Amino acid sequence: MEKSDIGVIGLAVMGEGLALNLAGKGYRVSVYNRPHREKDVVKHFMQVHGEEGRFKGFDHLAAFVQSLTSPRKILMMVKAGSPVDEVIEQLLPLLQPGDILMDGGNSNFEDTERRVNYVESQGFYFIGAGISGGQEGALHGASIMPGGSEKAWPEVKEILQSIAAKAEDGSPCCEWMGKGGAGHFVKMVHNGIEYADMQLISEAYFVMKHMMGTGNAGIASWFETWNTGKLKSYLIEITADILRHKEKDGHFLLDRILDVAGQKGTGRWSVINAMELGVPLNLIATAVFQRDLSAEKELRMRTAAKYERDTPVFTHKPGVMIQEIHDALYASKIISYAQGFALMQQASLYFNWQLNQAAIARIWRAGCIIRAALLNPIAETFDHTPLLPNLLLASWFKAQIIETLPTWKSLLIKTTRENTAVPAFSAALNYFYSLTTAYLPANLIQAQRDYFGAHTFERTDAPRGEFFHEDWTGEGNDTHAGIYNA
Ligand SMILES: NC(=O)C1=CN([C@@H]2O[C@H](COP(=O)(O)OP(=O)(O)OC[C@H]3O[C@@H](n4cnc5c(N)ncnc54)[C@H](OP(=O)(O)O)[C@@H]3O)[C@@H](O)[C@H]2O)C=CC1
Ligand SMILES: O=C(CO)[C@H](O)[C@H](O)COP(=O)(O)O
Repeated sequence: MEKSDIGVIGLAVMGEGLALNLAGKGYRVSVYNRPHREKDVVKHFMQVHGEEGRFKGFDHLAAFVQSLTSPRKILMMVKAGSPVDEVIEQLLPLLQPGDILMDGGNSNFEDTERRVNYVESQGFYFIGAGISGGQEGALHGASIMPGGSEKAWPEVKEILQSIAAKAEDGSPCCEWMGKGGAGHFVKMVHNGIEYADMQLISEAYFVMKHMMGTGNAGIASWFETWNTGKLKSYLIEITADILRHKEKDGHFLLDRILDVAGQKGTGRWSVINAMELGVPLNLIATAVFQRDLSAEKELRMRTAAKYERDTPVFTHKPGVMIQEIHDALYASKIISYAQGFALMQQASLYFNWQLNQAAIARIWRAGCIIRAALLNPIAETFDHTPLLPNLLLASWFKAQIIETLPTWKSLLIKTTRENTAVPAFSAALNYFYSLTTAYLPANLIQAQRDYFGAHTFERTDAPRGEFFHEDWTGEGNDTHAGIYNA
């Protein structure tokens, strides 16, 4: 029997799309899904798609593994978390030395680090490949961020790059990220930026709706216009579509969707890891917290009733206000990317991954959810200065921020005056002001820490690294707490 080039496990949205994409590129593909009493997923896949490529369907794992050419290449597209470990355990006894397991789900990079070590210790290879692009990307070309067992990369490079999206210059949106959990860390940060982008776009929509009284179709037109300029991106494009979408009875679906945002963890992990690594990620954190806050629907209803505010008067005309919203969105988007790339820079140093920031920006230019025109100047910036600690240090980004600052500020003045919550626009502006402030009020924090806990401080008139303690009340002594930062 002719063997398959690759096997795909898990035939939900992503696995199905990727299997079809692989077959469309001419690969022979074996597919497997765990058997069910209630539905035969594999049989259904073969009935619907069996003729679309050279597929073999299995609901028996050993037969699936035996159907693959050596070294076996198996792409797991199962629910992130314990299912990945379960599938690995089921596969290990069936493998031969040198076989390659790939996890294309949204796994936590720490799990991937552990799985790489474990699977390698058993004589096999493990690749944790973050994949972005949703259903459409899986089917027509995704952005793929592989990392883990580097020795296996040459074996799978051609296959993964063939199913990746192609950027405008024709290059595949799939490059090797680094060892261990590097690929899944990069995907996690991608999703963190995705959360921020989505929150920022939602705030733009909210301001137009509540301060200008613009209807869905009108807002859609603005987004459509913006999608031809600096803000060009997939998320802006689909937002225009979403805003126009009507149900059969002629009502806009968006107006009937409950304002409670879900989340599957990657945004939260970005913030947790930023905190662990000491990287300020306040805009992305705000986007995560806003999803949490949205989920407190009952509480919001109760407090809204308690703190009633004036109804908006819709006095703002599009001219000035639209430019302000556009600029706030654009400048905040720059901050979002600045924070995401700063996090990856720090993680790369800490985990010794040697992440290539320019390559990351390039593979995010197509296929993924955060694909945007802005990724071109980001790639160019990191090509020029690979270890730049923050995008805001680059002249091109400085010019963008300086140009938009007056209108960005002006929007925040208006939203504050008119009781409209735009926490992400505001977090971005405060990050910008803080990062560009040479002297922050942290001197007072240090004084307070030393006052109540003898935690010591550095002085402006002494070299860095020398620590002092003051007897603030005249009743203390020279004893001080340990000098360390967690
Ligand atoms: N949906 C999206 O837009 C994106 C998803 N991802 C990630 O890709 C992965 C797959 O996502 P998606 O296609 O949405 O599907 P889901 O995350 O809903 O995962 C469903 C698949 O996992 C299988 N599965 C669940 N538990 C187990 C288990 N214990 N053992 C074996 N198989 C199991 C299911 O099998 P069964 O049918 O038997 O239940 C099904 O095939 C996830 O990690 C997801 O986070 C990444 C990018 C985008
Ligand atoms: O990875 C993705 C795209 O890149 C997924 O769509 C992601 O799972 C969406 O995240 P969440 O459900 O947390 O909003």
